Amino acid sequence: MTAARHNLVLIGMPGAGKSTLGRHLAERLGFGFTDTDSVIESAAGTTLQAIVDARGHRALRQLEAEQLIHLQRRDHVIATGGSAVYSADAMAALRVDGIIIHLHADLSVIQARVTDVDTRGLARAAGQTLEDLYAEREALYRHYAELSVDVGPLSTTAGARAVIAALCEPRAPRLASPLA
Ligand SMILES: Nc1ncnc2c1ncn2[C@@H]1O[C@H](COP(=O)(O)OP(=O)(O)O)[C@@H](O)[C@H]1O
Ligand SMILES: O=C(O)C1=C[C@@H](OP(=O)(O)O)[C@@H](O)[C@H](O)C1
Ligand SMILES: [Mg+2]
Repeated sequence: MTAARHNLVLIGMPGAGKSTLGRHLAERLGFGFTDTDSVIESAAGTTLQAIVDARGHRALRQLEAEQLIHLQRRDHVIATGGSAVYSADAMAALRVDGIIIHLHADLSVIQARVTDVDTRGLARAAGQTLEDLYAEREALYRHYAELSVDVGPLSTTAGARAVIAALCEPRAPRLASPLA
């Protein structure tokens, strides 16, 4: 049997709500909160967009993977960036003490929310649209997800509640801390 884990790791498309819902979920559970985009920016001393502009999207993905592999947290909600799933090593490291939860939202929801595609620091090849990224990544999110929650139609509060409900399902992976 898999040991109970201490972190909740959110994956999903940009705009799914990993950062917003994640912060809310952490407050509800009395957990710490880590947004790995901030970890990368602190380590690099610059913004994600500046990294992409100066060194390209593959360099950002590489920096992201290095930070995720070495991330040490306990009793945290960890909001990853949408590109975290390009690194199998990073996903394996996050899973050692974290339950991987996919926040799903339909493409139309993502498109409505993500209006800053050119400045957000997306790790995308030149010309790739949100639709292209969605098509490329959905299978990766599904591959790594231990739980997938459709939060697209939900408010942040309702989305956090839906994640907790999914964790309470009998077949869900076990979290070390009580969810009450
Ligand atoms: N449940 C929600 N309902 C409406 N807007 C949301 C919701 N969750 C996030 N947003 C908005 O969508 C945008 C992207 O959210 P964010 O949390 O940064 O997503 P991610 O970290 O997954 O990229 C933000 O402007 C945020 O305010
Ligand atoms: O999907 C992406 O390519 C990225 C999404 C961003 O995070 P959010 O998913 O929090 O927007 C950030 O990690 C980085 O700019 C790359
Ligand atoms: Mg985010």
